[in-house]
Amino acid sequence: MQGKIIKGIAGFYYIHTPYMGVYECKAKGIFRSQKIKPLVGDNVDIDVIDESNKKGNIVKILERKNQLIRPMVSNVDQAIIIFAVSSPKPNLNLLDRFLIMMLKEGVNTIICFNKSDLVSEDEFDNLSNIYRSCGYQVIGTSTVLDEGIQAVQALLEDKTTVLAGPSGVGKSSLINQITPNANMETGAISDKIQRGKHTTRHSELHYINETSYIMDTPGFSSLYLDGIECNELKDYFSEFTEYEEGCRYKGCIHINEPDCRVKDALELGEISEVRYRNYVTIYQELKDQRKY
Ligand SMILES: Nc1nc2c(ncn2[C@@H]2O[C@H](COP(=O)(O)OP(=O)(O)OP(=O)(O)O)[C@@H](O)[C@H]2O)c(=O)[nH]1
Ligand SMILES: [Zn+2]
Repeated sequence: MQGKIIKGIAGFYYIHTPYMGVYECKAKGIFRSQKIKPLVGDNVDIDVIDESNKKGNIVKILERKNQLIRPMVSNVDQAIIIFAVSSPKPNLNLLDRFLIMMLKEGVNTIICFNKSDLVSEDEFDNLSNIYRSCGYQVIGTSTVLDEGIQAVQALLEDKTTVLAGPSGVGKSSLINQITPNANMETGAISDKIQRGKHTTRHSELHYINETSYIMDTPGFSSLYLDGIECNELKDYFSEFTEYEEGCRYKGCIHINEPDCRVKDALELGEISEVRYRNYVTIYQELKDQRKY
């Protein structure tokens, strides 16, 4: 039988199998035969040993499509990053860092701006257009007005999705609305309780129907980027691409070079100022990191 690892605790793995429920499995011999440790998100073949008690063995880990480190999970189809349009004011530097990190991992990110009820339509569009114009899908939601919830639900269908965002943006409220029937009793709520203590956090996937899974992640307030060379950072800002061919210098960093088409585009308002500023800040940071 085939299923997906949704949780692993103390040598036991919990495998969700569409329409057959969850099996508690051991992974004896897997490391020896495949030289890898099972990971939440892995699709696996299991042998059912005891159907009435829902126990089995993992016999094979199927090939991984990808593997994230934060959070620890494999086979992620997409990430949804949630920010509030206001209260708290969106930290676009943090948003850009998240987008860069996911681009590096090859995971498509959709931006969800929640609390849309707190700003005018114009304000919402101004914010969204910064990201829409660089090719990102942006959805607006309001858990208060019950808006955009179905759009998010539609995105989750048949996928494994990581949900992330800073604290206070309404991520828990949103999860409760998009997944009223999910197996979330150990999810967002107990995460909240655990956050105060120094408990080990186990990443866990929640199945919201037979073929759709979400992973909630703890609210974060900073994101340290590593493994990216400062000179490569520009490649993570896709809106630069169409201009950089025209820059005088090949490999132009678009900061201090003369005859830089990216800076021209910035002057003309064709490239977002906020994004560009975040680019420069993060560039400096990556450059300084290199010195140590
Ligand atoms: N105006 C408005 N307030 C919202 C909305 N969604 C959530 N809130 C409020 O925002 C606050 C934070 O909501 P939570 O759902 O706890 O946010 P969270 O992102 O899970 O926060 P953490 O638990 O700190 O990670 C609460 O007071 C909610 O009532 C919304 O769409 N509009
Ligand atoms: Zn340039």
